Amino acid sequence: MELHKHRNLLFVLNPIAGDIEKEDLKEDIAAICQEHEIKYEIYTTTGENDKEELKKKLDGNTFEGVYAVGGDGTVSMVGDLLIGTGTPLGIIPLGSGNGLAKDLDIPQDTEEALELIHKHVVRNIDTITLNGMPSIHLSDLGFNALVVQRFCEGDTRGPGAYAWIALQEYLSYEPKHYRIETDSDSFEGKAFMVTVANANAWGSNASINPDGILNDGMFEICLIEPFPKAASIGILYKLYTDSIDTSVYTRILKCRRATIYNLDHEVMHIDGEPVDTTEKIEVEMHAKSLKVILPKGG
Ligand SMILES: Nc1ncnc2c1ncn2[C@@H]1O[C@H](COP(=O)(O)OP(=O)(O)OP(=O)(O)O)[C@@H](O)[C@H]1O
Repeated sequence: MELHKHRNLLFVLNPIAGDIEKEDLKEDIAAICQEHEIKYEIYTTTGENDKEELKKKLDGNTFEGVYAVGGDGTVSMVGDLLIGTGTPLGIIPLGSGNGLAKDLDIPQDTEEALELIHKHVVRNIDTITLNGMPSIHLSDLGFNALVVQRFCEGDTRGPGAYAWIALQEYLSYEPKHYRIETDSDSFEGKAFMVTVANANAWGSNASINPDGILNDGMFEICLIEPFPKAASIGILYKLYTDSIDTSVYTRILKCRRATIYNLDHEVMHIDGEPVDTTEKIEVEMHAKSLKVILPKGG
């Protein structure tokens, strides 16, 4: 744990996240930084080439912290750029899900989250890679990945749209065939979905990996095996009560390294962003590779 004051910060602000006006927020950031004598810059995302532009900005500066001010997409983009750099990631959550922020116990209230700027601790968390692509939170193959893909293709945002797509897809979804080899276990068979989990819960608060710890040097592959339609309410209940690991339809493989053979070429997403389907996915742990800014006492 590190306790020190940051003197030079970058805020990466997504103007469309959470569908709220951001001018007041910019003023709040300015006021807090002035009060605490912190130099700062705000980069407003455009939705085009932001990652490349930010990479250039980070290469040419010495920011002591970078805050993602937006939803999960913004957090994931900024977080990926900071892995292995020693520069900590801060989050001011403004999206509809805010999955990683919730798993890190970052306040969901904007005013409280803004206090992190001058009152925080810095801790290291693990990250993982899937075929070299970074993941800080949760990545899936199978049912949820299909829902994420449909959601990203559509033009309606928010949790209601997501739930509606999930219901439609659920009615016709067929489990897919996977082979998984980890450093200590293996699995072969059909699964409704396969989650590669560094953290615990999606932004919807459904917890797929209740016992996952973000800095234990391990990740979990959480499988939901095929289940009869009559069991679906029970599975949903367990997902929303932090007890999915007690379901007879789940299996959790805890590991440091794994190879997933995606034999039916099922779709996949990494931290909410759909990625190209591949048949072989190498998953690797990168222990304590990302610094994060957290509330004191968190
Ligand atoms: N100025 C902009 N105009 C249009 N789209 C943008 C702009 N800036 C960023 N984006 C897009 O916003 C998306 C990321 O949004 P983000 O996840 O941060 O917020 P959200 O969708 O409201 O939150 P959540 O994912 O929690 O629902 C990316 O697809 C990115 O390309």
